[in-house]
Amino acid sequence: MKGPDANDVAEWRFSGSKDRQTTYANWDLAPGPGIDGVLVKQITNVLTDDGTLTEIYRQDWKLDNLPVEQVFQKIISPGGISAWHAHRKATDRLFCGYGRIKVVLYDARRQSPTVGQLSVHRLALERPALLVVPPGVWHGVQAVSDTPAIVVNAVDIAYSYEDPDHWRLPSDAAEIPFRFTHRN
Ligand SMILES: Cc1cn([C@H]2C[C@H](O)[C@@H](COP(=O)(O)OP(=O)(O)O[C@H]3O[C@H](C)C(=O)[C@H](O)[C@H]3O)O2)c(=O)[nH]c1=O
Repeated sequence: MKGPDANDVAEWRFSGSKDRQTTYANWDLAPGPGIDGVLVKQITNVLTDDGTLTEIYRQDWKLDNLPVEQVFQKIISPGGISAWHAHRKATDRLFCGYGRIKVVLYDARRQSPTVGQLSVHRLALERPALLVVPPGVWHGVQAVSDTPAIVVNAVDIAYSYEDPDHWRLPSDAAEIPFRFTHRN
């Protein structure tokens, strides 16, 4: 008969949480619990003699059937937190052109099959990707690089100066079960 196995988690005084699969063998990201309507398009850059070329958005990727009415960039200082934001009508398409960002999403849409779901995405210069965030999904962005991070947003509805489609909550809002870690 076998005695107690010290490597058996049942024998541990506490076991913590076990990692889920996060990548496949080809390093594609294994999607975690997703939010309905949120899409991630991994992009491969093209090496050139003088650097790299990276596409950001193409309609023929068929991520959505929406137009691109405006493209703007936001520069976030190292450790800076831009949270929380939501739009009633506009879809954000977020891309990190420089540095590294953590994007946290929270589904607060009452009718959504994933209401209450939280998801965390990492976008970076080293690993280009486009993140599509539908209206009604709260999003917060933190620059987690030691450099400023450039966030490019290709939106389907251009920003209205007179009547911004922009709702906000403070970054420590009780309504959203996520706390960004502040860096000094
Ligand atoms: C979007 C936009 C804004 N503005 C003005 C309005 C404000 O006076 C200032 C900053 O804009 P906003 O307050 O919208 O910036 P953030 O709060 O950093 O939010 C932006 O960056 C985060 C990460 C998001 O996810 C938002 O969708 C995006 O709007 O620029 C303009 O003049 N034109 C524009 O197109």
